[in-house]
Amino acid sequence: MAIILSTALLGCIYVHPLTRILYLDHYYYTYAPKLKSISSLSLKPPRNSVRAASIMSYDKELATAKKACSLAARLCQKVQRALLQSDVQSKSDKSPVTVADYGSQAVVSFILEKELPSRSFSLVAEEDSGDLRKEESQETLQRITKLVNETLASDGTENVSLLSDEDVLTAIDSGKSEGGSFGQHWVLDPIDGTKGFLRGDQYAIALGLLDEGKVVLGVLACPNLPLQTSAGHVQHNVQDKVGCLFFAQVGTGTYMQSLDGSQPTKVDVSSTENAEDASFFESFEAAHSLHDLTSMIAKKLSIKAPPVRIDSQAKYGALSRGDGTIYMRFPHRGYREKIWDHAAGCIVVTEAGGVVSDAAGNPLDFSRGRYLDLDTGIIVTNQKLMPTLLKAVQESLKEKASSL
Ligand SMILES: Nc1ncnc2c1ncn2[C@@H]1O[C@H](COP(=O)(O)OS(=O)(=O)O)[C@@H](OP(=O)(O)O)[C@H]1O
Ligand SMILES: [Mg+2]
Repeated sequence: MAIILSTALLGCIYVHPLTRILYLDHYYYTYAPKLKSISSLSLKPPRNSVRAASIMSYDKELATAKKACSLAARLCQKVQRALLQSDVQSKSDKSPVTVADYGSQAVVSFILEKELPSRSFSLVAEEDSGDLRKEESQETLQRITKLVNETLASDGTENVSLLSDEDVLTAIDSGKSEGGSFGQHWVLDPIDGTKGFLRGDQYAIALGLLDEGKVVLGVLACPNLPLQTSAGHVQHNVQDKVGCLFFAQVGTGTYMQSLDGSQPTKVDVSSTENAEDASFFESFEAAHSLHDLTSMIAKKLSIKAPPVRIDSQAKYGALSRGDGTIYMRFPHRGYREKIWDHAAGCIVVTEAGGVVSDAAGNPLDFSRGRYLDLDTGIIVTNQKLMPTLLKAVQESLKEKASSL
């Protein structure tokens, strides 16, 4: 018995996180019944592998994800600064976002693969190198490679030889995975909120990790989001400073620090229980979410505050620290949500005590591949307010359908 117990516990402590989930399930269901008589141990079996995942540690993966997103944010900031300083004519040019998008994906992909060696590295990401491999893109590719090398060198801890154009293309193409319900998959949006990026507004670098179809960690780098929160989570004087890094690991809460590396602070969603006292976030772009429908729902809930419209998953970050209470997103008919637009944001909010669901009240399912395939829209709020919000959403959707 002693051998069984010590072998099982050692297995829990030392093996790879994914193996640990399987091992824990195997351990609890195989050995725990035999240990019942040892009352002092009081080991309770997890109900399912999600519970098992909640006692896993993804510390190394999280530290690497934070580093990758911070460096990618540095690359994006550099490009955005140059864009904003350029003349009006070049501001209508979309190439800066192209360069930053590919550059960000190459940096994150390269760091994850280099620092977390695994036989089955899998990355589901927004970009692929198809267009960049064309003859007319050679100059753009060289700009991207230069930026990627400068960014990796700026970290100081990186002891890497310069990447070639081909290395950069290969790193970008690592993001072609289809994801799914088995094994681990990184999920990346290298620049979420491309329109916000071009306007000089909000955007995010969003990175999540799926393990057996569940999001187990998430990092959101929001280079233009003010550090000062309306809920007062940051005590020291941050006044006009911008640049937030949110991060969450399953079962351990959500934290925020400045992108330049301040001490992390634990954050929590708003505790507002009365809908009329709530404020709500929605997409900046009317083409991305039905503003007339959210206005109808807000009216039904007697929400007095006007909508707060910001781009990208920065909305999830802002909600996780209580800047607002509700986030609603209703894309136009036919739009298919991608997993990289929600994976990191979803865990950042849920670990801060919030709930994310589709318009039918179902949790988002990240296990089906690159798309979410959900019902109608996405709603987010705290646990107390969710039933009221869901009721108002469903009534409004019915009224809207019957008026067509
Ligand atoms: N037609 C349509 N409908 C709904 N959503 C769409 C649509 N087109 C794009 N997208 C996705 O929206 C992502 C931008 O996030 P948001 O919609 O939250 O922000 S905002 O509209 O920029 O304010 C945006 O992310 P990025 O492409 O990474 O910028 C898209 O994935
Ligand atoms: Mg996106």
